[in-house]
Amino acid sequence: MTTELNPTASAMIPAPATPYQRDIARYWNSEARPVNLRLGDVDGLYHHHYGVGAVDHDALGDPEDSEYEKRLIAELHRLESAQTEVLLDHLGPVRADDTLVDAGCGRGGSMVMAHQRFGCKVEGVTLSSSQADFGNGRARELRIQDHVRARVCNMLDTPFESGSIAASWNNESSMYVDLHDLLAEHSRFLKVGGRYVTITGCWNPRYGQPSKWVSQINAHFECNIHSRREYLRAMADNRLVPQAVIDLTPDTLPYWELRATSSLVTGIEEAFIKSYGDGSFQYVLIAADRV
Ligand SMILES: C[S@@+](CC[C@H](N)C(=O)[O-])C[C@H]1O[C@@H](n2cnc3c(N)ncnc32)[C@H](O)[C@@H]1O
Ligand SMILES: CC(C)=CCC/C(C)=C/COP(=O)(O)OP(=O)(O)O
Ligand SMILES: [Mg+2]
Repeated sequence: MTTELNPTASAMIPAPATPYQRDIARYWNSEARPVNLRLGDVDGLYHHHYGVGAVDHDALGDPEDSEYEKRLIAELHRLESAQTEVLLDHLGPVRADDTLVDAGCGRGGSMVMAHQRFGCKVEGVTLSSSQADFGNGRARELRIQDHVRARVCNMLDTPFESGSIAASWNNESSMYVDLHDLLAEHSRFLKVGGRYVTITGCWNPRYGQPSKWVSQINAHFECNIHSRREYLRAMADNRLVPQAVIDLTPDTLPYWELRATSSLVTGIEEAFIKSYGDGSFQYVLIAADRV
């Protein structure tokens, strides 16, 4: 018999801490873009992040073929799941009796993958009750609700005990919060020796200031993209020592170029392709140890 961690996870919804957080909760509560739902329908892993890796042109086959669009969707989804695999590769050794935290967990695709890889518990927080319900529904369908739970909770103020968490991450969710506040909270609940990983888009200090494309991405998603320097400073200020800083920009471009040819375009593809191309924006993974 399995014991669900909390069957009414989103039944008692805390008030958003700020009007901005209320906007973000509303945004994700009403989000239902086909580019996310149709990709998730491929195998039941629902992501709200982008993809990495080379496109498998053999798998795509002939664009004139009637099944081509279906294969294109499967290929975009494969690249998005590959992105999660890269994040999980950087969590370090995780034991089945560890608990991990997914900060800004979306519909929970990364949480399911983490549990399937490590056998551990995964606690997710999101501002959106629809996302938490969706993620908990998927966990129940997969009969892993005793290990995977999403809650409506501000990632800057979580219920996790200090020093209790083996590893935690932000997968494309750190552009909604102040980085010093965010990394102070991860630093608080991580064990000494624990691992923090983020995959994020950040503006490049070498460009000078956020480019017009970066401003367009901010406006599109109502977020506030940080610079690469801000991540490293906020880590240094919060006992998080970077072990790897990987520029994933060349690895994510094939995803964007393929997505731009699909029927599921949302209009933001050009901003990503242009900003990655002119060097004003970078897709990075940073893994840091809590010391
Ligand atoms: C782009 S989605 C990423 C979802 C997920 N990490 C993934 O890879 O599929 C951004 C997520 O950040 C969450 N978020 C933004 N601000 C938050 C906050 N202050 N506390 C908790 N979650 C937050 C949103 O609710 C949403 O789930
Ligand atoms: C790298 C950056 C700047 C990310 C911003 C956060 C974000 C909205 C990620 C993707 O979500 P999604 O999967 O819901 O977006 P889309 O609908 O475009 O696929
Ligand atoms: Mg998406």
